Amino acid sequence: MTDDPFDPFDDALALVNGVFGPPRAPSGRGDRSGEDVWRAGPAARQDPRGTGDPRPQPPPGRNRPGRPAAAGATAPAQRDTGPGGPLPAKRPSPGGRTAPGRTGAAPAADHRVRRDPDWDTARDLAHHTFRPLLPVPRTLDRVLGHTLARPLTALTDLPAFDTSAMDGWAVAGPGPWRLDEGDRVLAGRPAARPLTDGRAVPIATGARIPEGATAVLRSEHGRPGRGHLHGPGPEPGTDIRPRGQECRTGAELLPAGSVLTPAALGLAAAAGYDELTVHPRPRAEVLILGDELLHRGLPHDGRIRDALGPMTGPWLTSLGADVLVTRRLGDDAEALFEAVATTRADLVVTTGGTASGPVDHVHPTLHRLGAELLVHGVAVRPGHPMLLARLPGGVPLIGLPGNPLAAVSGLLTLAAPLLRALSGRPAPEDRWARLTDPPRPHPRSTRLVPVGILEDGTARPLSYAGPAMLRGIAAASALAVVPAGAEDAPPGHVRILELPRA
Ligand SMILES: Nc1nc2c(c(=O)[nH]1)N[C@H]1C(S)=C(S)[C@@H](COP(=O)(O)OP(=O)(O)OC[C@H]3O[C@@H](n4cnc5c(N)ncnc54)[C@H](O)[C@@H]3O)O[C@H]1N2
Ligand code: MOO
Repeated sequence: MTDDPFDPFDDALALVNGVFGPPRAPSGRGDRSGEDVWRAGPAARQDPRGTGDPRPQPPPGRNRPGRPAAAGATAPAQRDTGPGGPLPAKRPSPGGRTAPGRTGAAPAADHRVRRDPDWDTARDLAHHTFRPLLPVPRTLDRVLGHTLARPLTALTDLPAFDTSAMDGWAVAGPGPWRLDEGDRVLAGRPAARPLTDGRAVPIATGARIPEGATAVLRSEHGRPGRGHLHGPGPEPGTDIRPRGQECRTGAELLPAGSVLTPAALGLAAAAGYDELTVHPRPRAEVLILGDELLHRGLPHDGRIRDALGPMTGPWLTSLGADVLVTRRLGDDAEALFEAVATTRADLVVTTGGTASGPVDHVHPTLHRLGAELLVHGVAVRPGHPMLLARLPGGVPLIGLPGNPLAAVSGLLTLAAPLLRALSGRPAPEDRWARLTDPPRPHPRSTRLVPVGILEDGTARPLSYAGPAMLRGIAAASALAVVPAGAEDAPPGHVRILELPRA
């Protein structure tokens, strides 16, 4: 990594759109849709209705979560909260087990913990081990940033009828035309009387073309007077948007897995939808660990400012999560245990405490909870001690290392693919760039290096990229993925991970 503070490339930073290859699936910022799915507290783990299903039953008035569905599947959808009252009170279970959630882990063929898998394997595990959150139907005003669980197919032809593209006159045949001034056709009105050859009628943009009309003459091209309209005869079809020009009923407009952007909401409305079936944005809880952390003012007496609290939530938001809360727990093992055991999030993210120091409580807490450790360290620098676990009940937990750039590495290595999985989105496509100045590869680990993207599309490694630093990444537009390898084979073209923007 270029830790050299005199690195001449440090300030030469430019971003060019499109340097990362073909455009990505659209991304959107999320709304806060609130608590939409009932989650049981651990105390509700019995089978009060005698259904034989050990999963908790919802209180009266709430619909019960179904089983997790495979990506794109059309499992029975959950309803949003009805008038069912507040969520069950949050309390730790005697056994410290987390409640089953609206997410679930796919039946893993291999339950062994992966110790230090290579970087691609770790990302793959994060994407493939967990299933999407259950699809829910939601009205259009509540789905921004959520993911389509089913393809968006047109419920109507678009346009639904032949439409005037301009203000002017609908004309039938060549001019001049007899003008029926009284019969003007406005948008949103029922069909006008049919036009016979040689006649014209005033028409507005968006209005239905009368039967018999052959073209629209724009208002600036026609001269009306004495009951007649004069002007150049437009080619047949001019300024008419024919029915079905954009799509026919049943055409697929967006595939399942698309993130609902503002434009997608508009398209869905135009295509006739009142509500959509979506994988909701996963709800995340962030737990910041470390007694040394200050939350205001200057560092003093060996204490430092918490850099991960302000960063992790927004980063998760930009990766597609709804962050319920960021909690600062110090190095209190009991507080960590209780927070994890009682979480109501779909994903728990901790920062710090992943290593084996005297107050590194993440691993012991997972052990005490009976969590399944899926990834224990990743062969990546920085970020090596990151971890991924499945809590009892199926909720995933990501442990980010405390060194700030190492935490960023964990966000992009584990949280990004995992959030895509929970949202029913495919793994991200690879993007590539050429490095101006290839950093030395690590012999056994992938290196993630903050880079600026120059105008010609090349990527330039930035300074101040040590594991404990944020200066480089804050100025970067991407992280370059430098594969492990021998020093005599410096990477030229490398994969690039785009960083979220504000
Ligand atoms: N004996 C070993 N020690 C360490 C190893 C190792 O392999 N063997 N790995 C090192 C690496 S690599 C990393 S990364 C860190 C990870 O440690 P933890 O996840 O346990 O994190 P902490 O010990 O709590 O903190 C590490 C470092 O980061 C600072 N920190 C923590 N949280 C924040 C925050 N919210 N904002 C700013 N800075 C934070 C903390 O003060 C420490 O300086 O372990 C190495 N050790
Ligand atoms: O891998 Mo640690 O994450 O370098 O500081």
